[in-house]
Amino acid sequence: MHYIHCLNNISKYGTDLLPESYELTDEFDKATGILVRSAAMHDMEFPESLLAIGRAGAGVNNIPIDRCAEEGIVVFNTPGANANAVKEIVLCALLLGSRGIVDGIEWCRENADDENIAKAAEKAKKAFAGREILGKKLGVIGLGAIGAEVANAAIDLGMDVYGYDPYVSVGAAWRMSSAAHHVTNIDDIFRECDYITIHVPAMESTIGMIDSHACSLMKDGAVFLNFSRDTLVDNAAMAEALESGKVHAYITDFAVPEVMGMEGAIVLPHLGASTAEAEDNCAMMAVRELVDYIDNGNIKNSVNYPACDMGVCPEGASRVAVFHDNIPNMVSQITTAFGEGGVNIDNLTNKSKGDHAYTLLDLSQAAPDEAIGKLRGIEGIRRVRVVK
Ligand SMILES: NC(=O)c1ccc[n+]([C@@H]2O[C@H](COP(=O)([O-])OP(=O)(O)OC[C@H]3O[C@@H](n4cnc5c(N)ncnc54)[C@H](O)[C@@H]3O)[C@@H](O)[C@H]2O)c1
Ligand SMILES: O=C(O)[C@H](O)COP(=O)(O)O
Repeated sequence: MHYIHCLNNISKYGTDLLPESYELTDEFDKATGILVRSAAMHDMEFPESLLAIGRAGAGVNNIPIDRCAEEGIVVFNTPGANANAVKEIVLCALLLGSRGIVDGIEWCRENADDENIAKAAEKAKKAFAGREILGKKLGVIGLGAIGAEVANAAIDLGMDVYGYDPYVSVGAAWRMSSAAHHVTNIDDIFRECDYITIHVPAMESTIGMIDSHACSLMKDGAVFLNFSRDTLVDNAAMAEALESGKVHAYITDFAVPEVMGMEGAIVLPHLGASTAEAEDNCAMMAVRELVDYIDNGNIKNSVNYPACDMGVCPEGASRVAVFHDNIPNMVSQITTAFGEGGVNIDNLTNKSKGDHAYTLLDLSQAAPDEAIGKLRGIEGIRRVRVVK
């Protein structure tokens, strides 16, 4: 039996896909797999039983992915599964940043008891007038699953779109409309665009990238949208830019104390991926990834180990997964351990991602304990798992 522990609310559409040999458990310490959304995992110690973590969503900054790699724990996310939900809310945010919608709604609420509200509204509305997005310049920083969809939708709405992403994947580039302008210097996005939206992961190289320098380059009255992570924006710099009028509106999906009092900030409670459809999609993808890994050792959409697919392990054979450092002489030591035990290797895949590597082997017979013990003693091998 494999035990799956959910650290957050995970859609039943996902957990219903767990095969009969799986059980949901409340006990963290006996988990084979963990399903998580935004729960903070950096301070957690993981039980030895834990093989994999499935992040039902995109961002993995809540998970210690390097420590997991060192412990041979595969971390998956669900690329693109919530991209449409975020695209839709970003379109909404573009309009919230353009028209006095939030203040207008507030005015109506405040005047709800006024019997003459209809007449008063006609007088009041000029305070909430705005501008249209048609023909305006939108800068998209990060052209992955979400950024590419936002860019395409904004083009469809008549915006002039500028995209910046030095590491854009071939797949995302293919999905982008050819009407988007390719920008190679991020400062050009800050200088030229009326609206800027950021869609990059929070990591060492991106945290604080919207700083006072970036704000100083922005056009007067720019609108900045952050549906990625709060830490990408230097709050003090943004507060100053809002106060001076440099930035007209800061629309953020992250309700942290520093933005709550900011004049000109529109704050949402992390709603980007919170649609039923996105939650179902993410949960289903995360469960499928987890089950294929636990049952077959196959890896798809991992953020800390390479992709590897050897299909279902053939009848009569056995399958062994070896997690090791990406250094010379590992594959030969692994094959020698089996060869010396008189075990034939039917199939082998070796893949690497950064400092970490993964070797998956199909053997003609059950893996002998002696060979497995030998492997566990080799320097640079992090984990050996007899899958079947
Ligand atoms: N508000 C929400 O509910 C919500 C929902 C989903 C995702 N997110 C956030 O949005 C982020 C992006 O999601 P995604 O699905 O598009 O991820 P993705 O991995 O498909 O795309 C991220 C893109 O950022 C690019 N990138 C990385 N560093 C960059 C840099 N310095 N400058 C420009 N581009 C850079 C990458 O090349 C990649 O194309 C997630 O990491 C997550 O933090 C938030
Ligand atoms: O990175 C993501 O996918 C989003 O921020 C969604 O987070 P959530 O699953 O906690 O809503």
